[in-house]
Amino acid sequence: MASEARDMVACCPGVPGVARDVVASRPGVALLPRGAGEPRGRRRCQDAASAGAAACASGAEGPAQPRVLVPPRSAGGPRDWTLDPDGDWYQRWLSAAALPVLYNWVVIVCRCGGQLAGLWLGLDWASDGLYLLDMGLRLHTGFLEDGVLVRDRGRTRRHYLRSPAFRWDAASLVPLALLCPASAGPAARANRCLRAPRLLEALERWETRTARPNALRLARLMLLALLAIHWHACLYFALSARLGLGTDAWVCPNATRPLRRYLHSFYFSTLVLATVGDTPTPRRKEEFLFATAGFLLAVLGFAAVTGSVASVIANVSAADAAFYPNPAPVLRYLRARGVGGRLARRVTRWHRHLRAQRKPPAEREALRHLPRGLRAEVAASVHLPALRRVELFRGWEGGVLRQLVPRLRPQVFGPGEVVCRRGDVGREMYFVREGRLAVLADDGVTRLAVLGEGLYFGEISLINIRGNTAGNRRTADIVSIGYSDLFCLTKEDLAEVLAEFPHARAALEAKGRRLLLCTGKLDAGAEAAAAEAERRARALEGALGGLQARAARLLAQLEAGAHKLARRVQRLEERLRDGRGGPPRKGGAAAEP
Ligand SMILES: Nc1nc2c(ncn2[C@@H]2O[C@@H]3COP(=O)(O)O[C@H]3[C@H]2O)c(=O)[nH]1
Repeated sequence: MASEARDMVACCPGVPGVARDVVASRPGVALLPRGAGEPRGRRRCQDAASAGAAACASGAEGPAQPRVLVPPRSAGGPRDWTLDPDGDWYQRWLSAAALPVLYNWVVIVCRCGGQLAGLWLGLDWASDGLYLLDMGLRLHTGFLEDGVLVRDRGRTRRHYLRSPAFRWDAASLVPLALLCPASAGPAARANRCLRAPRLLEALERWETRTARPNALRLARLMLLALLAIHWHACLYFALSARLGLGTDAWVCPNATRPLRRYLHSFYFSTLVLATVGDTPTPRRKEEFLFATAGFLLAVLGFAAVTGSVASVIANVSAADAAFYPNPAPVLRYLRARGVGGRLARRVTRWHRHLRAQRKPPAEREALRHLPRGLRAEVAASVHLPALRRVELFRGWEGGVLRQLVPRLRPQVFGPGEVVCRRGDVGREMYFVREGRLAVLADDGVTRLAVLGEGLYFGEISLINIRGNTAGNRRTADIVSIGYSDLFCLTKEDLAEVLAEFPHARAALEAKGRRLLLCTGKLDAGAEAAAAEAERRARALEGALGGLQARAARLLAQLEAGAHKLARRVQRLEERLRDGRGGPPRKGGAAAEP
């Protein structure tokens, strides 16, 4: 495996980086780490020399040597270890890295009300440690280049160090309290909030990975709203402390317990930011300014929150609509046309059945964004078990059925709906996935048969059965007894499938002939005449083939004779010219055949 992979690298001399990463992604292939600041050319030469076969080392002539030789690392040496940014471990780490960011965003503003000590200092140190660890791991996080995951440690390190993210991360860890001893309170650690993009990245990734993105979106919205209220509460408390706790009705009361003070501030801020507005009237200038700013912010925030919640709700409905059609337009149309009552109820019931039984009719629509191969795989994994139960397909290979699945269209018929009407031109056939259907005799009442799961119908009018008096028209009415879940296959798709699988055609024909015979729709005379006509046509075809071959042979002989004659005439003309204008050519007559 390793030698195979190295051969691949040797074949890609023009793309060393890519080739190297391709090899790195193969199991069992170890790579020498490329020195971070080392020039590329020199490194390549070293690689080649260590392989002991490079032309640049030996100076030997011969076939062109590959420009990049990547020897396997000696057993027991250190291995490249990088995080895959799409992998589970990266996601786990990102979740852990988001916690100190959230901690800082919550706690920093609390320092407005005075310095925190004890346990808080320990938590500060822990959060700084996690910040550092996060930077260390980002040095070892792979990245995509031309669609290929780069795992080379030197390159991942350079990639991070040169990215703007590194500058922000480094800025967020600057010890402001040490550099500027005058900074106190929240200012001493304000730069820790610069890691916010990491928290947002974690939230976004959770959203793409969860099966309930809308619930997560709502949770994120709630988190941001709570954070905003918390900040407002802390600022309100800081202002109250500055103006004097409990000095008027607007400021925070001078409660003895800190929790009580915080709860009052939080309640006050919730009233302001939720635009409830039932707060005491401000008395002082600072109070007026703070309250006005709060109300203005609340108006903006409220609009943003309402908009986001509306979009989440719209998304939930849109996600449902992607699978299930909306009955409202049909019902409105029926009402506008003055048709309602029974028909409208049937339409409503049909839509309700689809949702209740989780049978999305717009399956193709939902899958249309996927590439063809993946779409076929998804459809196969959903429908293959049902398809295997169809008697016609029993014994067919999985691969063949997989090819068939994308051609099948699921359809659901309600009770009493006519699936095939006698006398109509047949355009598709059906396979019963679930439900029961009645085959009605010519009187439209008598049931000839009841079709259930795994059976098929509607094939007689599609395949040309000799002696079928109905031709390409339906031979019977087929009515759905309850709700029937069917697979539909068009005439063209059926023709393609039957061209590839003649034994399936034989099975369909045999069953169709039997049914036609039972129902008296097979004209024996016409069948014999058709067979005779077919035999004659085949004989004529054979004779025509023979005639064509003979004609081609004669044509070839004719062409050869004409060519010979033309050459002879040309020679005679040349001899005539030579006899007039100069001495006769030596041996000219003797050479004439
Ligand atoms: N089981 C059964 N099926 C029938 C009978 N008559 C017609 N059909 C099916 O009903 C279908 C009606 O449309 P087609 O004529 O295309 O094909 C027909 C057959 O598949 C019958 O007597 N028994």
